Amino acid sequence: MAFLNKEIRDGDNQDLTEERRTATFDTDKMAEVIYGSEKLARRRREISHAVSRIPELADSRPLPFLDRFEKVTEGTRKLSVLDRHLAELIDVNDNGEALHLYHEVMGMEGHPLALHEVMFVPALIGQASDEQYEKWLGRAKRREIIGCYAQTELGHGSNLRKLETTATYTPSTQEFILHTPTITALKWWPGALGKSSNYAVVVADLIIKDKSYGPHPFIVQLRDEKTHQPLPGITVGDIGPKMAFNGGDNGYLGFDNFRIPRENLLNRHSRVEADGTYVRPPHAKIGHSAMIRVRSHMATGQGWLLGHALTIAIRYSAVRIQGFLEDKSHEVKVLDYQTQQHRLFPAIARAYAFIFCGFETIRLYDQLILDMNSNGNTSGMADLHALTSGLKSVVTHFVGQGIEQARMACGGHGYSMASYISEIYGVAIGGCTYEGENMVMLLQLARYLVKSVELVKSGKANQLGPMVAYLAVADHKVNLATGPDSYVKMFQYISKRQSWKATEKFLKFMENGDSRDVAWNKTAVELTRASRLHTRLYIMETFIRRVESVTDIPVKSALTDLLNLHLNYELLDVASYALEDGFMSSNQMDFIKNQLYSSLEKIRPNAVSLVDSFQFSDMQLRSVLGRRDGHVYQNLFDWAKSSPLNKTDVLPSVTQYLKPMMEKAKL
Ligand SMILES: CC/C=C\C/C=C\C/C=C\C/C=C\CCC(=O)SCCNC(=O)CCNC(=O)[C@H](O)C(C)(C)COP(=O)(O)OP(=O)(O)OC[C@H]1O[C@@H](n2cnc3c(N)ncnc32)[C@H](O)[C@@H]1OP(=O)(O)O
Ligand SMILES: Cc1cc2nc3c(=O)[nH]c(=O)nc-3n(C[C@H](O)[C@H](O)[C@H](O)COP(=O)(O)OP(=O)(O)OC[C@H]3O[C@@H](n4cnc5c(N)ncnc54)[C@H](O)[C@@H]3O)c2cc1C
Repeated sequence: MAFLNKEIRDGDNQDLTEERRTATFDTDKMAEVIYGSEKLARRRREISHAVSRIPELADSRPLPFLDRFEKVTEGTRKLSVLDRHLAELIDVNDNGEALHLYHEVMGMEGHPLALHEVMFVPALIGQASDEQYEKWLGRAKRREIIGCYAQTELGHGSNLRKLETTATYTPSTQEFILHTPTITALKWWPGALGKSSNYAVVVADLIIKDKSYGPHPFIVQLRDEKTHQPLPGITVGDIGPKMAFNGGDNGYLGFDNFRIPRENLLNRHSRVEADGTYVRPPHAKIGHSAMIRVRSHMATGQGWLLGHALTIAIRYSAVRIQGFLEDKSHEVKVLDYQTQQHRLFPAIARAYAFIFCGFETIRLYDQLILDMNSNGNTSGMADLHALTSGLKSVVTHFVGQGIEQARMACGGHGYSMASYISEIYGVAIGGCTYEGENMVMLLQLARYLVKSVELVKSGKANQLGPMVAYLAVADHKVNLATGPDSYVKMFQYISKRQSWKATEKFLKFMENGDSRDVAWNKTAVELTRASRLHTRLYIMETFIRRVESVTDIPVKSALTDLLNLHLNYELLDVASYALEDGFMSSNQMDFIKNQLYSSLEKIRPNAVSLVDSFQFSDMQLRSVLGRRDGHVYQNLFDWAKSSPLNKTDVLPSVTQYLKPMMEKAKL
């Protein structure tokens, strides 16, 4: 008989095997849905297998035992090995294959090319003119040069309008002079800036004839291409260890009146003529497109990170035996406890939801770039900016929460670096900060929501985009028993009510004499609540759309269970908004809870297979606790024995300090 869970192998832990046998769907088929195509799901498996046959691509030692210097060296070593094998391992023109290969081999702790691929090349694609493509893009794609994205400064990150680095145009030499006027103007944080990159896209305040034109992107050479020494006028270095990403060299950068030619302003959309005439872009924020790109990709990337932590926690929970249920002669798997299921299963649903939703925003971003580059059409920018601002904030926040719950669900062993969950957590929550601090970005979405409510109030509801059309829809009582659409309607009611209440509150402050900014600040918490609700509604709707589109019946049925869990969990979480004005009854509340508990039971037999379907290899997971074979205790013991501290029985520190203390005490 063909097994539905393709992870079953001889010699694996029996408890885990037992779980895999209960799968009601084919995990390869589920992987096709998760990764969007049969081809990519299959290629991922093939690539992982091919990588496992090249010993030099393996981590030379478990990463938690390496210090920072060793991590940076290890990442760079693997990159160079990968470079030799790239063409034999993947179709280099296929982004999905490349992304998987890098996740597999390089892991998540950072490496010299991380920002080159994620932001430097995309910034060139989005911002450089055809002539600049000719000069830089090919070199960047071939990796003759390595670049990063240098925008944030020591004193300013969120408020781009106050960046202090200046790029002053000098018509006599047709050059920009880049300058760092104060210590707070130092670029600070850019990934791969400190030691690896020899070029950067630098965002600086464009100044022409003493007038500031705001932040603009410039391509800047930082280091000599032969010696890799910083060029005269450039100060550059590493900012030190961080919560995570310690294989990466986030850096600082200062300019001392450093000159670059006029052609180095990325000028697809705006430019400076030889005489200093400024030609405006078609949209004021078009220079931010590299940021919108990363934000568009974040929901999927973060969903995978949550998937990593859950794979570890669910597998472990199926192996960990502790305590009793009915039969007092046998301890049970901790996965059988309702509290454990409630801790983990809604997070599985969210991981799936975020991945599906992310695929939609990636498509929207690709379409936007196509429109902008082919005919200068920027009409989709405002919508995508609002959507991705909310999405990156909501998703990173919930992913952080979900990973932390996964850690706690593993008890003491979750706290060990052997689980690797703390590393995943550190990486994931970086996303709450980078690409726009979460509160700041929620407030960006709130601007859009407030403007939309104002449109409805002024009788222009017909101008609302499809994503906010619900803000104008009349309220009707909802019968939740009729299926997903009724949950959407209830959520729409809640989200709409909050957007309206926050807007009314904001307008009231202004009517009472507050300036717009002060009124905004006095309403900010309510506004961020509106943004979160709107975003969660969008995630819910994309999840429903995706499940509806699945054709494989067993896969669709398992996904429907996950979706039902998601709908009930989400609604329960925000029910107080609808209970307070009686729109939701306490009977409906009880209905939601009962549905939720029965979803947990339905999902239980598929739990291991739902996470196996992510098809993360052991190499990619880098977790001793979450390995596919489930031999948790033997694996943990072997790992602990390999700790450098265990190389000798008596440590020099004991001989030097501890023993003399003990000897002295004896006297
Ligand atoms: C493929 C990758 C996948 C995953 C990643 C995996 C691993 C990653 C590993 C490492 C990290 C990677 C990258 C991190 C890199 C960085 O962090 S780069 C630095 C990022 N910095 C920020 O995000 C700064 C945040 N701040 C801002 O974006 C802006 O300052 C702001 C949007 C908060 C405000 O901008 P302002 O210019 O001041 O505008 P405003 O006055 O508030 O608003 C004026 C109107 O403009 C609209 N608007 C603003 N931005 C945009 C935009 N991008 N697009 C469209 N419209 C925009 C705004 O909505 C206002 O419109 P109104 O109609 O309301 O007036
Ligand atoms: C792992 C990592 C990688 C990064 N990589 C890069 C990179 O490659 N390139 C790059 O240029 N940068 C990078 N950054 C920097 C990052 O983009 C910024 O740190 C981020 O945009 C937040 O800005 P900030 O540090 O100025 O935070 P701040 O804005 O100083 O945030 C501090 C607090 O102030 C609040 N706050 C700020 N403004 C407002 C407001 N208007 N209203 C309400 N509250 C507000 C915030 O909500 C937050 O609570 C990276 C950062 C990290 C952590």
